[in-house]
Amino acid sequence: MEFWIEFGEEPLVTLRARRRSERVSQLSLTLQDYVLSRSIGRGNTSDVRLATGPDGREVAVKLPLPATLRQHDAAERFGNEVRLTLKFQHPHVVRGFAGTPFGPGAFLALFYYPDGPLSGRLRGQPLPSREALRILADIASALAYLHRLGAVHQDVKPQNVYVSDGRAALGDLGSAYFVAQGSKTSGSPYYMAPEVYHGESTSGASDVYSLGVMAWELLTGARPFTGNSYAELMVAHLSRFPAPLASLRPELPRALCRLLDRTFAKRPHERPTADALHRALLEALGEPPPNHEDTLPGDALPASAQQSGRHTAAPRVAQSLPEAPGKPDGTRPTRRNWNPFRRKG
Ligand SMILES: Nc1ncnc2c1ncn2[C@@H]1O[C@H](COP(=O)(O)OP(=O)(O)OP(=O)(O)O)[C@@H](O)[C@H]1O
Repeated sequence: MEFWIEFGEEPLVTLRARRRSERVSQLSLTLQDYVLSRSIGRGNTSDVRLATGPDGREVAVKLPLPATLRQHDAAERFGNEVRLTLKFQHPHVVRGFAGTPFGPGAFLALFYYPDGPLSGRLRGQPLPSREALRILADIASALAYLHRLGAVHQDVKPQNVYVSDGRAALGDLGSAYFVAQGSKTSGSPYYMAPEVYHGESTSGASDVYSLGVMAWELLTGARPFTGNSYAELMVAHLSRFPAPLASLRPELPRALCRLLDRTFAKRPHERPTADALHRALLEALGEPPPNHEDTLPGDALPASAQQSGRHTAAPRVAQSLPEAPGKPDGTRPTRRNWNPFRRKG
């Protein structure tokens, strides 16, 4: 049996029952070239289905919830995730295969991670050092890439990190944006930098702060800032510092611990860059420094990674925009009279 769900003029989704007796939840849905099966996760804005792609490969297909399509901001966020996921090509950014950013046929086909997000593996215990450093190096590499292209992720946290064969990738680009275009400030309270709590604009340094929070969590088994309410969390992020990492993980290289401690600087320009962190993490793993030529610029996407449907073009970006100017140790230059507790407007 086969029937169509029609949206406006064009039939976009085919519903095909495998057997007449199957319940609706067991129906297989075909969306463009993807045959969808069971749900593998649900977020605030989307349902994620396991699917089989045109080449027979298993993929994760993200479908906006009906409420997402009805709310302008949520629909824009989904469209943004589709555009940017297909734009960015990096070994440690979750790979997108195809998608439609807007409308009732909106979807995003992603590389499938059978173990789900990293957050599901954290049980209040530290990860083994090497495993944690490997994950952190991969995510620092993804951030260094985004920052070189002039983009900010805005939601770095273990819920948005996926691991396969010991290698990690950063997902959920719904809040990511190009600095040249501007965007709403956003983040997740346990991982948000002080400037985000202040409602100021974010930068690569805000991602570095979130990466530092995640690093502390992976290496110690606990979050560095806790609270029973948003207000308590805000006070913690704005005024406290966690214990020096070297006191909790003395086997780690001192220089790396000091750099990770500095990700908690309240002033964004005092934090190391993602690139400096990536280099220090690779050194701690005994690996050579990064070679930035191993990543494709966003404009050189293979034909297979194309989106369809209405979308806003992201700004063209240089192949290798420089990192924000910094000192040789990876610290950004200081701005005089910068007051971390100033609120805008
Ligand atoms: N590529 C993937 N591979 C495997 N599972 C995935 C993948 N992407 C998402 N999931 C699963 O789907 C869940 C929901 O995904 P995600 O958090 O990205 O949805 P979302 O609606 O964009 O989230 P939110 O709007 O709350 O940030 C994840 O927690 C995870 O369990």
